[in-house]
Amino acid sequence: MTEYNIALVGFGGVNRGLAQLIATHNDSWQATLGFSLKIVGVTDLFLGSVVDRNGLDAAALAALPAEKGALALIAGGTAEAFNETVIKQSGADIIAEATFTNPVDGEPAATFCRWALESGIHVVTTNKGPIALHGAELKALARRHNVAFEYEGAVMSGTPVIRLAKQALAGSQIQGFEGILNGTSNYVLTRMKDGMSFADAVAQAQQLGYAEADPTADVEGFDVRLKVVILANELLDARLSVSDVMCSGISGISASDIVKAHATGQCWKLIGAATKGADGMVSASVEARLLPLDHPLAGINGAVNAVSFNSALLGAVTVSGPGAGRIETAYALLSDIIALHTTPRQ
Ligand SMILES: NC(=O)C1=CN([C@@H]2O[C@H](COP(=O)(O)OP(=O)(O)OC[C@H]3O[C@@H](n4cnc5c(N)ncnc54)[C@H](O)[C@@H]3O)[C@@H](O)[C@H]2O)C=CC1
Ligand SMILES: N[C@@H](CC=O)C(=O)O
Repeated sequence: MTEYNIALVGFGGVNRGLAQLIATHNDSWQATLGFSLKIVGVTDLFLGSVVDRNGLDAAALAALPAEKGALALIAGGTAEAFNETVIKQSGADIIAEATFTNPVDGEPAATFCRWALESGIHVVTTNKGPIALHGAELKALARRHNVAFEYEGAVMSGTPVIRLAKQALAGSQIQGFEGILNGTSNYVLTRMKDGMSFADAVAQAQQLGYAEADPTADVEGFDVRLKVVILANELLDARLSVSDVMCSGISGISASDIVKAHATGQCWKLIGAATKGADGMVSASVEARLLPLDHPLAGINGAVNAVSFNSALLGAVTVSGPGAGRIETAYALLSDIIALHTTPRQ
């Protein structure tokens, strides 16, 4: 039976969700997946850090108060975030990186990933910044050190999209995709259709754990832009940078725009899309679009997301499921650990 030592870097909604899953599901994972997880370290800018090579109590961690320096309440803990020590010296086999997404340069999360990979430690992450902005470098680093770098949760949370497209749709010749790729903005548009104000809907999305630390990234399309870059580079062999993707969001859409759209049999959705042309060039965009109500993406509401892959051999293949959420995204980390557990390594 395999037991992986895992250190949690960033202990907000997602990694707390993972601690909760470990507390409640470790025994069943042993029986069904062939491994269990032992939390040997946690570090968080706001909460502090703690290391225990014998294993920390996952249930106690999941129940930790969200107060500054709270990890000092745990035996051996401190109010300071010793990120490098926790990553390199906690005895972790796996780092679950879930700090803030920085859409500008991907830091410091990219550095956290580098520290782990260079130390021969697997990385699973839900953070879009390192992948969209440093993906090629980090993947090469992982290969050099013979460890996994997995990031299923970076696009559509726990809904399988990246591995599904790369593995189950391999050979189907994906030529492009379009999708609703941000839970918060779709939640806001849905609530506004029900009569809620933009500000209240954003506040609710924050409470529910969907929104980024700065929800501007959600409503202005910057979060979708990172996801479009990730999908285009993974699936269309593009080498897109963030600056290659034209981007606008939903903040300019008023309640009356939504009502008017509905009256004419349409609805507003924030769509991220990319297409590979005959010349092999990939063009990509993020923008609010008016969709007819019978469009396959028109019925996707709340924090649910969906993406439609356009493939030469199958036509459109559409996947929908949770696009955000603490437990949903923690599940993506589990799916990454399953992937690394089942991938043979020399
Ligand atoms: N919440 C969701 O539904 C989803 C989140 N993600 C991504 O997963 C990551 C985590 O999301 P959440 O847990 O919801 O965010 P969160 O904002 O609840 O937690 C992030 C935590 O990281 C900590 N942190 C920030 N900078 C740090 C640093 N330099 N060193 C140590 N700790 C640091 C913060 O103190 C905070 O506790 C983000 O990158 C987010 O974009 C991806 C898919 C869905
Ligand atoms: N803030 C994001 C979280 C997942 O990436 C969203 O709302 O989709």
